[in-house]
Amino acid sequence: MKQAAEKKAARVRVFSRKPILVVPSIPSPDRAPGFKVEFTSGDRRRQAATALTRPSSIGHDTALVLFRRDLRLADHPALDAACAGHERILPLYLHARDEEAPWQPGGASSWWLHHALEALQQRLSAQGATLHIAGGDSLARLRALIKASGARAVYWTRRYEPAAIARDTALKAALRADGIAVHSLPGNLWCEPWQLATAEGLPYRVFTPFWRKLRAQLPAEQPLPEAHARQWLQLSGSLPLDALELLPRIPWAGGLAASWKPGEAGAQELLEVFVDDALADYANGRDLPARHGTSRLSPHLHFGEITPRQILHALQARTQRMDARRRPDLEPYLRELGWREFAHHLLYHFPQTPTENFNPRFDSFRWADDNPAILRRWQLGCTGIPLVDAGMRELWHTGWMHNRVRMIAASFLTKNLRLHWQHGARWFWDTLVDADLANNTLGWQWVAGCGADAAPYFRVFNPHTQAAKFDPEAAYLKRWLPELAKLPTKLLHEPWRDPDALTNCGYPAPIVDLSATREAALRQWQALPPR
Ligand SMILES: Cc1cc2nc3c(=O)[nH]c(=O)nc-3n(C[C@H](O)[C@H](O)[C@H](O)COP(=O)(O)OP(=O)(O)OC[C@H]3O[C@@H](n4cnc5c(N)ncnc54)[C@H](O)[C@@H]3O)c2cc1C
Repeated sequence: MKQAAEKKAARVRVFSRKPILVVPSIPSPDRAPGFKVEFTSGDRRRQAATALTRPSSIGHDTALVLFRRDLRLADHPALDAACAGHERILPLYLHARDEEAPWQPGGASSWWLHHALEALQQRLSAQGATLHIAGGDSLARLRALIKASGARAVYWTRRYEPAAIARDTALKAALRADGIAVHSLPGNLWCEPWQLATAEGLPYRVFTPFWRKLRAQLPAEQPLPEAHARQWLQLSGSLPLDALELLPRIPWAGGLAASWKPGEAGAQELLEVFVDDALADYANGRDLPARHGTSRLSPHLHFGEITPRQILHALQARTQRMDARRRPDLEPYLRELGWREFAHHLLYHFPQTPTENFNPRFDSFRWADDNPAILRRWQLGCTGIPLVDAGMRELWHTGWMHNRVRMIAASFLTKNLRLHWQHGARWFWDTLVDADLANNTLGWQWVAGCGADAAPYFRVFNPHTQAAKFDPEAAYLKRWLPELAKLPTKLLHEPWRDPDALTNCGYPAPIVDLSATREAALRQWQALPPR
């Protein structure tokens, strides 16, 4: 009888989502004071074993997993390796804004980060775990947490931004000197930036040969399933998420909240919608800003809520089940993900490029003098050029802008207004939910003509021709410029042709003459020293 009762009690504990083992006082040799340690079983299948863990062994097989731009539980090699190699895992987020300088997350990214951490916390609590949140100097916090938990190992997913590499290198050296095993793993790219090189062993500077090489070796392994720890460790002293003050004090983020669902589940939902609706016509649809013709996965990819390997396998699995004659061509979409890989390859090998021209020939280019009033009109979507303004207002409202419109708005700033591309890159950095140092740098330098494999400088987008071609019904313009919505469609592409109508609807006249500024920009470009 007694045995049966004990078995039943064990089963109840095993399947409970509540902490099954609470250890207020740990006999770990060097436990820091001020922390309380708790355990919850993560993987139901393995819980029977964990229930037998003796407190005296706590700490010796514990690992910390640091979440950064990998805010997911599935296809997470670092978390997976930690769970496979250790009995207990402390899932951890360290907030250290200063360590990201000079590219601390902007307003829109911070909004996203708050909700992504919230979503991650929800995913962890479904396994009975709690994300430990701490702030301040990363090394000091890690050392304190290592001491409190008795952990002997730290895991993280690699990052590729110069400030993150410098910080991680220092962390690794200091922790290893303390006798801690540090494991940094890949997980957010198809291919590590140093794994591809030209025949001469140099980094690529041109996309097409880079893509050809990468395309031939896309990951064949299946994405990893959701990771489960044998035990999740919980320490007291975690900050509440709100203490990170990621949300805006002035409530400007309503449009973002209406447009996005940060987190792993939101990413999977978008992927499904894309595969069902837009993938088949992606080659054409991706250029039409009025349509949802692209995946809109960029913020989810940036925060690591989905991996390019998960996307690749989801697309392949879905299309392989289809009749071969109806199977959509995956190439155009994979190629865009290839641009993301190329951007990371470039940022890793040329870390100065977020602030310096990739092509030094442009160092003597004569940009216009800084003009805050003109810049402000561009930022707020009041230039009098409808497609540019529609894009800038979409960005302001939703934290995202369609790729074609990004190119046109960037071309207008750098060529027609001839303002330095850094002004644009900084504004995008603050306002995009997908602000990403690699992709943003590549995008701005590409449009400005000074980047690797960039658009030739003389390619100046004409916003009116582009609007007539890619938004022929002016549906996109009407959506974001409601004051123009009543104008006939043809006039909407070039509203200054009817000055009276313009005045009546309260939309500004163009701040510059497009063809005169284009000519002026080309003259400056021709004055550059030869290559
Ligand atoms: C001036 C400028 C600035 C940009 N800044 C950013 C940025 O900060 N963050 C960002 O993620 N993208 C940036 N891009 C690239 C591109 O505009 C976005 O990645 C794309 O619009 C995101 O929408 P999507 O997810 O629907 O793309 P999809 O068409 O569905 O493409 C799938 C994924 O491929 C990647 N991708 C697509 N196009 C590009 C590209 N040109 N360069 C690099 N990766 C690409 C993105 O990760 C994207 O999510 C910028 C482009 C320009 C011209």
